[in-house]
Amino acid sequence: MTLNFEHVTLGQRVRFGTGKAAENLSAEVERLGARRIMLIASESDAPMAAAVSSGVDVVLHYHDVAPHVPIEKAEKARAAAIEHDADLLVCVGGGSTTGLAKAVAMTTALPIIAVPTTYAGSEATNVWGLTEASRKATGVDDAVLPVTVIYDAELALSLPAHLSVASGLNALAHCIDSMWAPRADPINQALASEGIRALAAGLPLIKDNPADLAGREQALYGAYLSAVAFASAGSGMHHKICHVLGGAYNLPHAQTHAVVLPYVLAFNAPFAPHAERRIAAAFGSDDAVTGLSDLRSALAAPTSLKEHGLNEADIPEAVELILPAIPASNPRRVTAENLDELLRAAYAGSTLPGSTETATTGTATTRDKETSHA
Ligand SMILES: NC(=O)c1ccc[n+]([C@@H]2O[C@H](COP(=O)([O-])OP(=O)(O)OC[C@H]3O[C@@H](n4cnc5c(N)ncnc54)[C@H](O)[C@@H]3O)[C@@H](O)[C@H]2O)c1
Ligand SMILES: O=C(O)CCC(=O)CC(=O)O
Repeated sequence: MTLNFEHVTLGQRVRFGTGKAAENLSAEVERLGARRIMLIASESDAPMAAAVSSGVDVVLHYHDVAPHVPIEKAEKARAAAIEHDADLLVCVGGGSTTGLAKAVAMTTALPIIAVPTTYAGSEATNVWGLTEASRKATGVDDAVLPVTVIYDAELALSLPAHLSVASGLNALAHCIDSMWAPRADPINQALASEGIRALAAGLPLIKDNPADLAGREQALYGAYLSAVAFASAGSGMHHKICHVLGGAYNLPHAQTHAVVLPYVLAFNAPFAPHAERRIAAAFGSDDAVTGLSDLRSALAAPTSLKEHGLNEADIPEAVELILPAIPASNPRRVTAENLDELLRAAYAGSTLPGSTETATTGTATTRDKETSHA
């Protein structure tokens, strides 16, 4: 294989230290010379945010966070930032909270320090998402990339095991989709491979014992790598599917990723042998689908979209919305028919047509005639 690619590395400071979030936040605020902080955290994460920000000056404690960043919430938060003359945004929470900070940064150009408490990875990307009239729009803007990320594995100790698993599989999806996303290259694939290894090591430890700090550290490290890979490689087929489902039908983000991932992997893997080998090697497995399947079994991962609120009657509309968004880089040609089959299988948690076994428990084969590209 010849090496011929263009790669952009985003500039961002990372401070990783277990039990050190408050100390690291104070140091960063001082380094940036900020005096008027807008602290964004959901109502339920507010006590954690208060502890993390105990050493800095906060002019506004802002709690009106909602999944998928509804535009009305974004506009309200933007107005509040201006009204309080904020000079720095600090967000403490999951991807929804980081997403709201990004929405504010988009129009105000305020810097963000992100303190993530899940494994969604939004803190390490220049990707924003906003939902308006039941449609989720995403885009890229360097203004929304947090200047600093403060990682502290202790902050995720309160994240219940089932949410940790779903969120960790959201991160794993960043890694796997990066293998065939529009700007996939050897650098982001290497980051994605190490992300898969770290997540596959950390998540079972968390599942067995949510207080396991070594597992939490591995998962957080993997989540960061996954997000850097995703920001660099762009959104592949998997992310396009999940964004439509999340925005149009208000499905929970991490759980949707967790359910859809094995179906997309089983769909693409036979057409992407190079990516398939890398994913398998990262799992330490004979093949990629089995590697993911074994991990999902160990994690008791969510298996169907119907259990997370999708109506079967919405599938034809979802196919129409997703199909135009599938990137040309996808290794397998996506048609209305095979996408409909994939969504119906993910809806029911059943075997993906074209696979010899269920996507969650076996190796994919296909009888289609497309050739492989990745
Ligand atoms: N822009 C990007 O690059 C990017 C990447 C990934 C995800 N996202 C976005 O992030 C959102 C999803 O993020 P998410 O999966 O983190 O969900 P979330 O932020 O909605 O959090 C899920 C729930 O977990 C709670 N929670 C968070 N941390 C906790 C903790 N440590 N202990 C206990 N409870 C905790 C939250 O309060 C919330 O109720 C979606 O809108 C998604 O589109 C964006
Ligand atoms: O910020 C967004 O809403 C878009 C990016 C995103 O959600 C990544 C993901 O699907 O995990």
